[in-house]
Amino acid sequence: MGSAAKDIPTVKTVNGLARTLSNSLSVTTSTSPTATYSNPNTLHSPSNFFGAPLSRTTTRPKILKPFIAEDIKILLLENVNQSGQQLLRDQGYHVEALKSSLPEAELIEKIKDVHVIGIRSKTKLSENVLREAKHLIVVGCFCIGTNQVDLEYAANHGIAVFNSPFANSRSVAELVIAEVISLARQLGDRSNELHKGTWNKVSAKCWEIRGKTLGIIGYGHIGSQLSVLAEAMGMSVIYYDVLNLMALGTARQVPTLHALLNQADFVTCHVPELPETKNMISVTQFEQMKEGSYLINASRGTVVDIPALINAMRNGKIAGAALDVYPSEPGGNGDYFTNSLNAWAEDLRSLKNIILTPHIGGSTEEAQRAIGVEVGDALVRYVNSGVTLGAVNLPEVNLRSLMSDEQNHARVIYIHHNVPGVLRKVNEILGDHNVDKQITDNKGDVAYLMADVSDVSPTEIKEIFESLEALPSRIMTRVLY
Ligand SMILES: NC(=O)c1ccc[n+]([C@@H]2O[C@H](COP(=O)([O-])OP(=O)(O)OC[C@H]3O[C@@H](n4cnc5c(N)ncnc54)[C@H](O)[C@@H]3O)[C@@H](O)[C@H]2O)c1
Ligand SMILES: O=C(O)CC[C@@H](O)C(=O)O
Repeated sequence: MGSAAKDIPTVKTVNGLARTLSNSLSVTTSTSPTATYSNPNTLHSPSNFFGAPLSRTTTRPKILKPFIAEDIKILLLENVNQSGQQLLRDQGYHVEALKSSLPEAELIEKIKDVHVIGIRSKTKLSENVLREAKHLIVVGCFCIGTNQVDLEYAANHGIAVFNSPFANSRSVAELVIAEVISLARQLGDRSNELHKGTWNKVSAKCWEIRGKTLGIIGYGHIGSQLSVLAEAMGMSVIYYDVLNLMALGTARQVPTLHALLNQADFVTCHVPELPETKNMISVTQFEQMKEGSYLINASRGTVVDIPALINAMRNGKIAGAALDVYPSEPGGNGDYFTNSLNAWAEDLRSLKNIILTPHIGGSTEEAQRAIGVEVGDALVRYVNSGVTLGAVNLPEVNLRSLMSDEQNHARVIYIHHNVPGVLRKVNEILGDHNVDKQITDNKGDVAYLMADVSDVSPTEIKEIFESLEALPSRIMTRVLY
């Protein structure tokens, strides 16, 4: 909280955000802390945030902020890129950014206070953690994967979750191409030997990749991008996916995983972490792979049964492997990757022709910068105007912006259980007002309603908020004005 906040009272807004109001601006309508309202035109007009008053005739999108920006507390973990940090700081939010993830107990302590949390792949936002996040309205996953968040619990508690669905796909695809060549030429081993002073010029079992078959499991953003790159390098591409997907170039979809495994020289996994993909490559699948073939996994650590991989490499069935992801990963840089984390870590490290990387598939300047901007923007849009476009666990809902000349308008957001009769009740509450526009959509059991109401006074805003809050279907109510 900024220093100015020290001398002025803190009250609760209609959105449950702790907020400071200067005595001169607040208009107290009752002694209840939840009943302190002020003229939104005076307090929240853009001129209050940016100094220069806007002309009444300007019709720019109105900035909806029923809170003082610095009262929005944001915790960013795992070294979120500066692009994202800056975007959020530029809004005036209070941003704390840490370089690594936090152990669960520390995370629980920190998450209690924040309205927004930004994470990458390491931070587990389980029900246990989210239960303590009493003020949290939104999670930003500054990555592709969202398996680290209990999406259902979040949705059922009105917490939106955003990610960046493809900003690092190219980076992963390029890493995999590098690994295909490195494994085919045993580059890791030759490099390690020479680092230790040993000259070992070998051509046995070293291959060109031209003419070899790449088998891609999961032909989504990364798999399909990789397909194009691999063909450009002279490889034949086959892929297996649960969906029937259009082949790029001359790639060919095969009907079963088995068909892919027994034709591919290189097998690479690009599926999400799901119950169905857990240990998708295990003892049986290694048996189905070609003699002397290679395995790459840059998806999620649970997809490959690592003890089975160790056996398959020891008995020579698999000639090499590259792993970027593991069932348990260290919390931050400098931490150790040992048996205390994964019981087989030392066995894995002792294998020949295995490339082990610390989950860097998406770790390029380009990808991280783009992710920072994309997820940062989504968070600002959600906090300031309730737009859920791109949310992975709530219906995607958008309304065109309120304009700056619509000063007495408010945006009502009502996240609720998707049960019969809710809209009738909501419209009874909104019915006495002029609802300019309204939209509602649901995703499973959770529905998201947005309505823009015109000519409402601060007292009426309060009444609308309290009436919606009292409905049994309520998950979360926000009123932006
Ligand atoms: N190593 C890294 O740094 C890194 C970076 C980005 C993404 N990832 C991981 O890679 C995964 C894939 O990323 P993406 O962007 O290509 O995802 P995507 O959603 O675009 O594609 C995944 C594909 O897998 C398919 N699929 C799902 N279940 C399947 C199954 N059981 N069998 C076969 N196919 C199945 C889907 O139909 C889809 O086409 C992500 O979920 C993420 O976990 C890792
Ligand atoms: O940057 C990360 O931690 C995760 C990268 C990748 O696994 C993703 O899901 O995008």
